[in-house]
Amino acid sequence: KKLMTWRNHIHTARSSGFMVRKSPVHLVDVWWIGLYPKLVPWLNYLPSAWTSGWLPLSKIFHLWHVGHEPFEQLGSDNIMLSSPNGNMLWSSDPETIKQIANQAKHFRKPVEYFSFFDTYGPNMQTSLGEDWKAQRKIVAPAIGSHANAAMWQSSLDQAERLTALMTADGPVISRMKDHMSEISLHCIAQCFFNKGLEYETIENFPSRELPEGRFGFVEAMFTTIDKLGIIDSIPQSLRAYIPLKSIKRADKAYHDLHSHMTEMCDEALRKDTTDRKDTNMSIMDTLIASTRPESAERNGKVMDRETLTGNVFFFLLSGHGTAGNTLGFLMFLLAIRQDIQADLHAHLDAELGGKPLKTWSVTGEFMRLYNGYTGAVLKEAMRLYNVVEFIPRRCTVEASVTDLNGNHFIIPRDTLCLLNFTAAFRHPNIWPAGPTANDPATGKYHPMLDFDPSRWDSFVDKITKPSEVGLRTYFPFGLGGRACLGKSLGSIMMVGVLAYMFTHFSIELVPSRAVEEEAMRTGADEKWVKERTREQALRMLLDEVECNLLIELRKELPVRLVPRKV
Ligand code: HEM
Repeated sequence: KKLMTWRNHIHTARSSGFMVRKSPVHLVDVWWIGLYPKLVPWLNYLPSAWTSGWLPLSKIFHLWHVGHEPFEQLGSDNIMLSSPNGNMLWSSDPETIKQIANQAKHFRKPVEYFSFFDTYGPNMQTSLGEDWKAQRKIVAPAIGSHANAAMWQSSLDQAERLTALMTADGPVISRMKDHMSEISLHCIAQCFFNKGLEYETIENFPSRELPEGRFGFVEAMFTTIDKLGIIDSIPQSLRAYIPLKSIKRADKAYHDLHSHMTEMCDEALRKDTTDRKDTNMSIMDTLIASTRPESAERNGKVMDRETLTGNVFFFLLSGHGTAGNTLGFLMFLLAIRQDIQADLHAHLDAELGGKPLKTWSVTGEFMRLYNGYTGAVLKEAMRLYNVVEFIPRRCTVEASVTDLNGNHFIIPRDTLCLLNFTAAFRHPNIWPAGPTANDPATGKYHPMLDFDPSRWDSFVDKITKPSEVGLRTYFPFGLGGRACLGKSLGSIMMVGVLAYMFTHFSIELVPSRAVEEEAMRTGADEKWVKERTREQALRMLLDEVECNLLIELRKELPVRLVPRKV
């Protein structure tokens, strides 16, 4: 029966006009997601003709590593994988991606795959139709342009605070990535709740024992995210009875995060926001206002308490995860690429040199930085290390699309469309690799060596002309009706942190103990130590990039923050 169904799927896939490859697995086959890391070494023994059509795109936690390669190898930017459990269209063609994301009527977000985000209540990420529209109508104005100034201020305040704490015991920072996730969480909390949090990663983090009292807010959030799989798959009523440390930890983090968020919401609820001017309201004040009966007149709906908590959780999670991971990559990219860091310093000095921090404004300094070299550094990092590998859409009725070359296709109903950002942003015809993009040691393309913010120079005067292919094919914040709501806030936050940190500090790689010991043993000089350290960092920015919903560099890569003469 399965084979018959598969045959039908193949037949349907072939009617689309896309290149079709048979795949024994479907991307959402749970057994496959769980087992493929163990199965792949065995599958690699099979003749490549049996696996090359489907395997590279079926390893969903390794898509960043292969980038555009699978499409190049198959000779098409759109590939239909036909499996016994349904058809999947993988697209790295920016035009196809855009048309799919923009036709909301024909392609819906398969929110059922994101049910783990519902853990604290329904939210925008997991809602559809009228429900989603009503939430977006309430939330979008709350994080509108009036929140930009608050986010700008938060990012500068937080960068000042964090760098002071980070360098208090000396210049070497061993967990830069964690610090970047935490600073992003603090910025969002300050901007949303008007509330300053305590920095926790500075202390002994993550703690090994379960605390007597509550987890701190940050540890509760990080642990909940880390254990979201356990929280989602084991019912709350059972978790308390399973005597496993990791489950107890997950359960405690879940409850503690809930109590932290409830406290913050309650605090905001207690405040009377009715007589305050809109401009003075925090994002949370506006959201809380939507839970009052009067909101029905304005928004057509009153948001219930569970949906409010669900959205608060999703905002905190999605906002700090994406921006934190991006900032983490940026710190390491700049530590390795001293040439680009020097250009960034020069740009920041020219824009901000001598201006007191409290005069930097979102409409002045932020805009100039974003449209200049600092923005180019950010955009280039988000092109090569785009934290969201792909977004899915389900085709609800047969729909037609035209690719970048003008070819027409029909997407059959029920096809799962997988819009591969990672491949589209490294499409060699649109984003040609620079002359030094290949790793001399392996001869292979290395995204870090291709990191070249100056490629954005050619777009600088065309920012308002979105017809440029380069700009039309770059959408790290998603596109269409469900595009990212935090695009401005996230960009402001990241530029603010970069601006503060790199006007005040330089960042350098720190040799590992192993390298230093080898140098001592062999009598190698400082130049050798530097080169060896750079090589190791280069390896890590390829081999150690992990995907856990978003891509990130989890392994420690120690760096040093050296104060600059401001
Ligand atoms: C580097 C930063 C960020 C990146 C790369 C990013 C990326 C994305 C992408 C690609 C989507 C679309 C998902 C889809 O279509 O299925 C999305 C949606 C969303 N993002 Fe972001 N995001 C970032 C920062 C933020 C921040 C800071 C916030 C909030 C403070 C945020 C809130 C949201 C929300 C609420 C949605 C869902 C919108 C909806 O479904 O209507 N994001 N983001």
